[in-house]
Amino acid sequence: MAALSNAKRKSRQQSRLSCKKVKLQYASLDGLPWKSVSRPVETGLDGDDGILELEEVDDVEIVYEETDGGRVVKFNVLEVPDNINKPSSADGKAAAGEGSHLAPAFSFDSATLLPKWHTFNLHPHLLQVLHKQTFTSPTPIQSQALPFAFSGRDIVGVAETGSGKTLAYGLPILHHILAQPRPATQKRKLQALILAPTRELALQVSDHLNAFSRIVDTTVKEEHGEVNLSNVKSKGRAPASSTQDAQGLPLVSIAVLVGGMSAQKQRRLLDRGIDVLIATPGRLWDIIEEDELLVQQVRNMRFLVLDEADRMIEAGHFAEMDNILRLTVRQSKEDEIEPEATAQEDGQGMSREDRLQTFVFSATLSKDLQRNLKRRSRPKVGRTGKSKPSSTLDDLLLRLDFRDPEPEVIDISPEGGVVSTLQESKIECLSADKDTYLYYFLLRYPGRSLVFLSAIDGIRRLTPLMELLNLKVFPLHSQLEQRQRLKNLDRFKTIPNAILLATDIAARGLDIPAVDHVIHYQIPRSADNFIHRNGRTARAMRQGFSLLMCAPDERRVVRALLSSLGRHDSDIPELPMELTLLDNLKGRIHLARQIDSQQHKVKKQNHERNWLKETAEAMEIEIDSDIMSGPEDENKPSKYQRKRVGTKTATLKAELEEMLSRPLLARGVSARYITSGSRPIADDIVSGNVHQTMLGLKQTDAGSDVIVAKKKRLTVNKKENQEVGEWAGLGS
Ligand SMILES: Nc1ncnc2c1ncn2[C@@H]1O[C@H](COP(=O)(O)OP(=O)(O)OP(=O)(O)O)[C@@H](O)[C@H]1O
Repeated sequence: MAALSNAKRKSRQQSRLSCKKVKLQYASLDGLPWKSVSRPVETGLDGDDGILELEEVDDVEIVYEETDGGRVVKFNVLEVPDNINKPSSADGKAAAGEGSHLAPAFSFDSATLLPKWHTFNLHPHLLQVLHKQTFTSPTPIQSQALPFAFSGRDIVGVAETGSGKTLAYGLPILHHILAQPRPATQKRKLQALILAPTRELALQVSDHLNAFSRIVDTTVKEEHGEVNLSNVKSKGRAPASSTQDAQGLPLVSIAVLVGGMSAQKQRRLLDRGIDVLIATPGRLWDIIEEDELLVQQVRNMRFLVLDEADRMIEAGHFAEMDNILRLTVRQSKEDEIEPEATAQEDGQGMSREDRLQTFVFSATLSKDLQRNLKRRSRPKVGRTGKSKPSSTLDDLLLRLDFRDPEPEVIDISPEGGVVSTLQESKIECLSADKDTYLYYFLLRYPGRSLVFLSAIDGIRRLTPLMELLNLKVFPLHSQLEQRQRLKNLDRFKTIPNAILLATDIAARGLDIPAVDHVIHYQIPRSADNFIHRNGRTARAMRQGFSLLMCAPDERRVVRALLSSLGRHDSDIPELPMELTLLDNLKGRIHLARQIDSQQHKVKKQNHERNWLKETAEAMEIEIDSDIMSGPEDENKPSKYQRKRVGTKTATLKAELEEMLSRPLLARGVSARYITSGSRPIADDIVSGNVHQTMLGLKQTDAGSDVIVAKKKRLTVNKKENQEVGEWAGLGS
């Protein structure tokens, strides 16, 4: 969305117009030098107004010209003398891609402040951001990938979900860009293309890298007092002169191209010149088809990244991906790297510093595919770059034209795909009871929970139900508008104990801080999806919990899924439950369903009435008031019937409210006599360790409960075995 500057700015601008001369004239708004307006971080992608992005334009004069065809509007871009046009740092919201980022040198003493990053000789600016973000040491995938990336190698990286893969490829790219000496006036040239399978993931990668592209406040509080990072001796690898921008402009300009946002605006961003482009293949191909300049830039760029490479195929991007990858393939046979090509030079006589580097990252790439990706297994690409299209991941990835004779494969994914900080568990129940069990879990273990369903219908059914039960639920699926998707995601991120009901569009890559629980309400379609869904929790070495809800008819699929990961279904322990509470919860769910169905009826009736009214208005027909208010037709509800439905709904709602206000009592607990009964709760109340809604249960986390239950079971089994042994002994 575009907007002119605010009123205050306008009046200031007007007073300056007289000092300016016309530089260029445009007949449409599109050609104008629009600049992004940065939005406060706390509004996230959402913004109260639902606006995704804002742009403004300065120093433009609107003129009207009388022509034969009538009055036309034109826009004069004004040239402003230097001393007038300097924005104050307070409103220095210039666009990405605007030059002028030469500024004072700065440095960073990584040996002292970030010793674990020191060996990588990262650009001082990146070190500053790492320090600011308290990323004190690289994650294992970062430690392993960075040296290869810096020595110009192509990389296939496979590491568990949430292990920091974005920076494993992002830091080398940003370092390269920051280290280039660049005149302030030079338009930026595309250096890197990052392809991501979904819009959310693309936007997230952009957020992540953007945090590294802006100047940070260089005065950081240290344990031993304040340290001004600008004044410490440089230990970084790069020339420290080309990076600082006194006006807060991004040092690296990053643009995102995704569907659901204005293509026109995205084109304008590209025209301004960008360093890094993050895109979903569909939208990128739409734009690239009409933009020869972008084609050239993609052909000549320095880095290509496929993030969540395997998901691109699932997301139905095969054709577009194929087309885009063709642009990065060397065209002539002579250009093919022969195995004996030296390590320092490729077939085009390009040094490692200039040629395309390719990074393929995912949490799930089969071992076979990793092996095949090595140079020798790849088919030669012909002069036309065309070969018979296929539709498998292997085929697509095998078309990548790695310049490296043997790309480095780094696979540090855990056995069976289970992250060490993840505690898994399962509930076996009938499909019809899943709502009750889910409700139990959400009440028993409040936290940020991501519930995966396989179909949108299920989400549409569950959302109002959970809302009626006073839970903070938000849906996320492909049939929601992009703006709504981002809004819901943002609410999920910011509201404590929020619940996201999502399809697998949320399964990959999304880095939502502190997701406590992932719940597989329905079984994932593939083992990879299972790993990626689980990967939304237990990220960056935090603890996480996953719950698999398995109906009898799903057991076979679960077994097959786990066995493809080299696991057994008995590996996943059952969640211990206070079964006596379930009846009460069932009652609540039953009532909520009744209310929902009544509300649905009313909505449907209103919809029909409105439809009738609107159609009649459109046809300029008057409808008889009898038709609008009463029924001769028995299918149409009368005013009386509607009222009756309304009253019934209100009664049911009151009943539910009353039910929700009553505490849930675990077996043996008396709310009246807290010191008696088989489960006195007085001590827990005094110690403050009492569950808020389920009296008699302690406030614990799901992971600890599963571990305790597992230990108990082991002890019981041991005892039973002993008894059997003794019994056998007596018998013999
Ligand atoms: N060196 C580090 N130290 C601490 N936290 C880090 C470090 N590197 C990255 N992170 C944080 O870890 C989280 C996960 O990173 P990232 O999204 O890159 O993981 P990923 O491996 O791409 O996960 P997925 O496979 O699910 O996409 C992010 O919040 C990121 O900010």
